[in-house]
Amino acid sequence: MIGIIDYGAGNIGNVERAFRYLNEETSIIDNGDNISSQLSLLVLPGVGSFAAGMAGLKERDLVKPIKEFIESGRPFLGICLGLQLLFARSKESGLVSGLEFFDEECLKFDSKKIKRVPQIGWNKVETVVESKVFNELPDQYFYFVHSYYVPVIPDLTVAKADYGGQEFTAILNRKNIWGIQPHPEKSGRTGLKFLENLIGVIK
Ligand SMILES: NC(=O)CC[C@H](N)C(=O)O
Repeated sequence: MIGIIDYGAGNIGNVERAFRYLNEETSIIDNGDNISSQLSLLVLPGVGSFAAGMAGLKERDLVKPIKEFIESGRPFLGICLGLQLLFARSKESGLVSGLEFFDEECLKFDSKKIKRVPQIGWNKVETVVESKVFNELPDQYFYFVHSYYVPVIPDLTVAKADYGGQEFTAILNRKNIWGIQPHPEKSGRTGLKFLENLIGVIK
C-alpha cells in the first residue's frame, strides 16, 4: 500500500492515478494516525509555497509521524515542494523550518539572469549517480513547475538539470529518502517508468 499525504494543497489526484496505473494500491493520508509502517512507500506531493506546505502538515499533525516514518527507515518520496520540504529552510519562506532531514537551504532562480521564473515545462534530467530508477526510461525529459531549487549536493544528488545556466538537483536519494523536483505524475511515460522503477528499487 502506498500512502499519499494530503496536506490540503498537493497534486493528489494525478499522483494517485499514476500509482494506480502501475497497479499499486494507494491510501490518501490526511492525518498522522494513518501513517503506519505497513506502508510500502510514503509520498509527499507538494504544490504551493514552502510555508503553506509546512503549515498544512502542522495543521494535520503530520510532521512528527512523517519524521518518525522516515527515521524508521521506511521508503519516502517527496515530489516538487515535497522534495524541498525535506530541507531545513527555503528562501521562499524565511525562517519557516522544513522537515530538516538535510541542512541546506532551497534557493530561488535568479530572475535577473534567467528570463522566465518559474521554470514551467519540460527539461532534460542528467544522471549523476547510476541507479536502477533510471533503467529503461523512454527519455530523460521530465515536467517542471518551480521557482526554487536545491543546489547539486554531493552524496545526495543522483540526477541534475540545468535551467537558464543554473544547475540544480532534479532527483535526490539518501538511504530510504527519495526526492524528485519535477512532477513524475505529469511527465508522461518517462515519469511513470521512473515511479515503476522506484517501486522496484524500494521493494
Ligand atoms: N509547483 C510547486 O509546488 C512549486 C514549489 C515551490 N513553491 C517552488 O516554486 O519551487
